[in-house]
Amino acid sequence: MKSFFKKFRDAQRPFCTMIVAAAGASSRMGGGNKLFMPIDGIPVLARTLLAVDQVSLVDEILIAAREEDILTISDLCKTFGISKPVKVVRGGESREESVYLAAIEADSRAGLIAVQDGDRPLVTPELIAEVVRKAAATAAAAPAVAVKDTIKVAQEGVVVDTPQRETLYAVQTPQVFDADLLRAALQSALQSGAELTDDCSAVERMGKQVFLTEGDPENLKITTPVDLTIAEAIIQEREES
Ligand SMILES: Nc1ccn([C@@H]2O[C@H](COP(=O)(O)OP(=O)(O)OP(=O)(O)O)[C@@H](O)[C@H]2O)c(=O)n1
Ligand SMILES: C[C@](O)(CO)[C@H](O)COP(=O)(O)O
Repeated sequence: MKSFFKKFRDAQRPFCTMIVAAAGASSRMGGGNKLFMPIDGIPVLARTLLAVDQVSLVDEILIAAREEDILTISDLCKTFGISKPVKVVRGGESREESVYLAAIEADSRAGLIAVQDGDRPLVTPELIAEVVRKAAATAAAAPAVAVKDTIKVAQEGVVVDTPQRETLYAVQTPQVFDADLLRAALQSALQSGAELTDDCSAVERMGKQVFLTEGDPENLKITTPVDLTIAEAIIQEREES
């Protein structure tokens, strides 16, 4: 197989497919699909898509959705004027499976596949572009922020370890990879039954290095109701500045 580095050196710029994972159950949010909940009048998923749409390094968008949301999401793309080619595909039972099912639908020209959580609506086009550039040079990259709290490992409510904080980062999305590497990594993870919480973990399992770029503390994931309140405050502050 051609090395990642050679493949990217040969191409002027790799074709980049952005997968937006949007097939979750919103169980921790409660009260319906969080991706359609408005923040300052604009649905969470629309905000994420509008940010992705502004990145010139991204060539197409594939949205992994629950079967029952496919039409609604297609309409949402039209309503908010998403200008890049978009396909909405059926997601899976797990995030890992949703991303894999979308990854195998990527355009055959895709040299890079980026994976963005649909529920990270405050991601900026600049942050996305930086991760895509880093992955084009390295084959695997993700944004991360150093953790501020001291993190404990615990079992049944009892602390068993305190990792050195200087080594700990909270990883965000988009996570961007060589397309063949990501598909092989996810296929292997799914076949082995490994339950992973991000795509980097699948690539790490393959013994590959993942390079971190500077994340953004504002690139938060909308998981529980309080996150909507925080996101609304950040957006209002962005609009005022
Ligand atoms: N089977 C799944 C599960 C999750 N996701 C997506 O992956 C992102 C991150 O997942 P998470 O924040 O956990 O969202 P949910 O799975 O919807 O939330 P919960 O775990 O509370 O049910 C979300 O945009 C979600 O829609 C997905 O595409 N397919
Ligand atoms: C991919 C991720 O956003 C990185 O922080 C996170 O792991 C997703 O976790 P979730 O449980 O699917 O929300």
